[in-house]
Amino acid sequence: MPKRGMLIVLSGPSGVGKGTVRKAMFDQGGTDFQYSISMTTRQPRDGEQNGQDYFFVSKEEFEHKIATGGMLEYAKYVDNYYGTPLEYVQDTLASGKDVFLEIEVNGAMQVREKMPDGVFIFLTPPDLMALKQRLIGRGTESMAIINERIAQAENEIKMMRNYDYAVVNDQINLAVERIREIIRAERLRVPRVYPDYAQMLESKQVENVNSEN
Ligand SMILES: Nc1nc2c(ncn2[C@@H]2O[C@H](COP(=O)(O)OP(=O)(O)O)[C@@H](O)[C@H]2O)c(=O)[nH]1
Ligand SMILES: Nc1ncnc2c1ncn2[C@@H]1O[C@H](COP(=O)(O)OP(=O)(O)O)[C@@H](O)[C@H]1O
Repeated sequence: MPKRGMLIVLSGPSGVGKGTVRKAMFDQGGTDFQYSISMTTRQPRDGEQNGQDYFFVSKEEFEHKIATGGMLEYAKYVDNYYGTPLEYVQDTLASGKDVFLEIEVNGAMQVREKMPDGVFIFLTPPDLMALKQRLIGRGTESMAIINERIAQAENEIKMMRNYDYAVVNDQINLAVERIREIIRAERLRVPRVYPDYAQMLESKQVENVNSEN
């Protein structure tokens, strides 16, 4: 039986650049992991193709899929459903290949519940930590606007705690490279599912642990 693939989840606040970074990474190539195409009820935009950018379906089809347990996760975002079909993820992981999801934060937390051994990457806007100090120190914005920004930043920072890694999206290519580094490192990790590493050493199974898929 092949070693089970790894699930990689890229998420982060709305507008941080998840879609842009994911597209850049797959366009560049060298991505030896499979992108899970999401299902959505939103209308295709110009140039988008069914089965390539998304599976575009009706609200009824989407709700049927939820009701029959066909979704790993789903969320409503600006009046439309977005979700990850379960079967593709399951089959691909079982075949030993790694799977990459790019989803919004509510969906990512559902995946964390169901597949806690996934690798959860949070994409952040640059200078998130400095935002609060800067806004207060500068004192040019109205208090209402400062409060709004701080509340938003605080919520974003709180969300970050639920992830394994934070990647700053300052420049698209740098963000892509950081994500690649995380994936490379995670592939060398001692698997958490093996209870007795010492015994594996004795029985010479360790060399299989980091073997390629
Ligand atoms: N939960 C969840 N979110 C998704 C999925 N696919 C895409 N999204 C997110 O849905 C949001 C809207 O995506 P989209 O309509 O393509 O617009 P854009 O990325 O804002 O240009 C983005 O934050 C995506 O990351 C999915 O399968 N599940
Ligand atoms: N590193 C970056 N530098 C500048 N602009 C960016 C960067 N990453 C993304 N963007 C821009 O930010 C906007 C939101 O990106 P998008 O990928 O749609 O975000 P998300 O999928 O997280 O909602 C887009 O206009 C995109 O071109």
